[in-house]
Amino acid sequence: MTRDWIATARTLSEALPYLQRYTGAIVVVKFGGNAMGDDDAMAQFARDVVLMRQVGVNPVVVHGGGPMINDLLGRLDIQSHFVRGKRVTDEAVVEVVEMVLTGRVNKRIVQAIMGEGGRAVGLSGKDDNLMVCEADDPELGFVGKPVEMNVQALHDLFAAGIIPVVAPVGTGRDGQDTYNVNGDTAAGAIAGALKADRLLLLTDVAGVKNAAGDVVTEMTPEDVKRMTAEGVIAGGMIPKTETALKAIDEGVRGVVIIDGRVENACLLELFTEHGSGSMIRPADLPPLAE
Ligand SMILES: Nc1ncnc2c1ncn2[C@@H]1O[C@H](COP(=O)(O)OP(=O)(O)O)[C@@H](O)[C@H]1O
Ligand SMILES: CC(=O)N[C@@H](CCC(=O)OP(=O)(O)O)C(=O)O
Repeated sequence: MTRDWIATARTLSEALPYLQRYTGAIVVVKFGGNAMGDDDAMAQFARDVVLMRQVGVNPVVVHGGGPMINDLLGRLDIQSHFVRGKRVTDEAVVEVVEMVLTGRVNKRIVQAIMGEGGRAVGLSGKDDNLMVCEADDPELGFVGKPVEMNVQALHDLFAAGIIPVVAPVGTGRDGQDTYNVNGDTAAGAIAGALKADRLLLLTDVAGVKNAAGDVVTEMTPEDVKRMTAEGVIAGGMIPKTETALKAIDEGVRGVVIIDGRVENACLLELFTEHGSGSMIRPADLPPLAE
């Protein structure tokens, strides 16, 4: 018991400078469908986000839900396939995508955060025109590319102490079309528009690995470009690092690719000296907004 208490006190005193450093910071967290797993994984994630809020961070959750979309499409016997990591989305598919993401998945996360003692409000890119899109590529149908972001509603929620939970569904400029946006892309666009202090992309590997298979803990955008040209960054990691580079161009201070399967992944990244995963940030930028 005593030993546990000493360990806790030591952990807290070590974490304190980091807790203070992040007061008022904006941290966007992308929570992918694969990371959601069972109710325990969901509750664990919700606890991390609630704790961030309690210590004065402004977290925004942007979620995915690819496996849940696959499940309902399968039950409705609607076919879909992916081209370059994005789901080809016709009218029937976009209807299901919106139902699953803004409905079941979004509300499950909101409920989990409420269940852990936080306050959460769910919204999609349609609410208050948060994410206005154009078609990304004619070949992909209703897949959206964010072209205009309106993040005032997120600032209003921060001021009220509420955690926004955003489904990656966009609106068209005409106020009619519905767009399916890749979750990483949506998280990057929201982080960019907020000029967030951190964008955390949770995935299923320990971070970005070099040619020897070791996780690279600190990288500049130039390192990412070089590793991509060399073919060391490949497959599913490419959309993540592309999102990271774009977000940094738009003013995000640091993007971290971390292992969402690790307990307290987000807290370890923000509140420990070494963080976790791979941090991508410009060499010349102060780590946090003053
Ligand atoms: N250099 C690299 N470092 C780490 N993972 C890499 C790298 N290059 C390719 N990958 C692959 O990218 C995958 C992560 O992308 P993906 O599976 O699409 O993630 P998620 O489902 O979390 O969105 C890893 O599981 C790994 O197979
Ligand atoms: C255009 C596109 O591909 N959209 C994704 C949106 C969900 C998503 O990104 O989910 P994960 O983060 O769980 O993969 C899709 O339809 O699956």
